[in-house]
Amino acid sequence: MVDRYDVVIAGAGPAGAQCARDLATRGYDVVVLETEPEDEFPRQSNKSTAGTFPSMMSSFGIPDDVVMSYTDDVVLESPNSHYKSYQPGAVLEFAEFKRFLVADGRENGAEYRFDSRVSRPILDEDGVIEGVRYNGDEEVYAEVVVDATGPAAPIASALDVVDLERENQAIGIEYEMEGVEMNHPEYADLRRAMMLRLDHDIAPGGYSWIFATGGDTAKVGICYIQNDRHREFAQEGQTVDGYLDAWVDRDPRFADAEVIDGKVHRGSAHIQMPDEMHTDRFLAIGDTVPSIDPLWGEGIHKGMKSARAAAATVDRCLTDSKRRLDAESLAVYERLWHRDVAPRMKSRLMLTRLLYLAPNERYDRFMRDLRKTEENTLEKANQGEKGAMAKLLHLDDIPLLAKFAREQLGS
Ligand SMILES: Cc1cc2nc3c(=O)[nH]c(=O)nc-3n(C[C@H](O)[C@H](O)[C@H](O)COP(=O)(O)OP(=O)(O)OC[C@H]3O[C@@H](n4cnc5c(N)ncnc54)[C@H](O)[C@@H]3O)c2cc1C
Repeated sequence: MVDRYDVVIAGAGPAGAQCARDLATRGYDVVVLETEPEDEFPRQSNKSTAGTFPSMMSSFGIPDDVVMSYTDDVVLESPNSHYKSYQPGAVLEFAEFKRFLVADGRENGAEYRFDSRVSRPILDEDGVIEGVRYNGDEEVYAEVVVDATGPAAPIASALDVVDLERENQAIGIEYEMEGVEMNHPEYADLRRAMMLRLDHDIAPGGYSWIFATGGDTAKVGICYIQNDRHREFAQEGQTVDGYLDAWVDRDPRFADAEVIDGKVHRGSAHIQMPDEMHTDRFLAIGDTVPSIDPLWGEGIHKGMKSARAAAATVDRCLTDSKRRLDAESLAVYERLWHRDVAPRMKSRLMLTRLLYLAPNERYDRFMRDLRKTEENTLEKANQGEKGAMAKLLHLDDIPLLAKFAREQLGS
């Protein structure tokens, strides 16, 4: 008997599991294939700091039980300064969050197969996808296939839908720590904050972070892209783990802190302009399409939104009497993506590249400027609003802009 569903989803991350929730709620037969075994899930994929905002929690009905701590502020740090902005948020226990999405999807009728590593598409005689192969020679067929495997992207790559470039891969590592001095006299009060630090001595060409998880505990991490920017500021031979250890060794906030046993998370994502994200009977969602916020790495909400856009697209196509699932009919997904998931992606990427190009001294001035502008200037700039971006630039940034322009022309 042929194993057949309306939709098969590869990957039970936030995007895949949310897509399954949405489709199952609408009554579709959906199966999710996840490479990791269920009893340890998530293991390697337990990678995220999982800082998020109330809009994500309420839009997707995420319960309080998966929240480690609620925060009031977002703090930006530079080598010698900082800027605090009131922006309530939540730091999730990522593993519990993932398990909640799976359990809730199942309650609504989604089927899960763990220990199922998807390897490649099954194509019909016209070269159109009609299913996937997993664990060697096992097969499952569906009307629509969704790749939600994050940066692995085996189906999207085989179909030439996405091209995730190595030079755009951001790598991150994080410790969960206890004994952290969250209100150190020389720094901002981080007891109810998510803090991101721009400092090339700590994270060359990237950023580092401390997210409060309650009391004296925090998630402490660092991330950067291994590109020219990183190499310009990097120390010979230093690894991402080495950079994190060096920061923990010298920042006084960690003087009495220790890594909580077994609580080390690592992962990667691509910071690049998305190209295509669908073809006949196929959609790519979450980090399989580079949708992560280029500036601060917020990928969960974007992944969940792309999942919802994909589910709405499939629903629309399958509700239509002709049930057309060709690339043209599924193109509505890309329109929804550019409108709702990551609008103005190009400007936002530009801001990110410009920011990581700036030297440490410019970061200190950036904090002073932010204090002088209206509260939401950074938020608007991060949404790609050119007016807000202009407010954060100065005449003496011209050499920086020229360097940026040369890099763009050269790339
Ligand atoms: C260090 C770090 C910190 C981060 N911090 C934040 C943060 O604070 N806030 C935020 O919003 N975002 C953060 N992100 C980003 C966020 O975690 C991602 O954007 C999000 O997890 C993407 O979800 P996804 O479902 O697209 O992919 P993933 O989370 O990558 O999930 C993919 C799933 O597919 C499975 N899989 C992979 N290959 C296969 C295969 N061949 N077959 C079957 N299954 C497969 C994996 O096991 C996994 O379960 C962070 C990322 C990293 C690496």
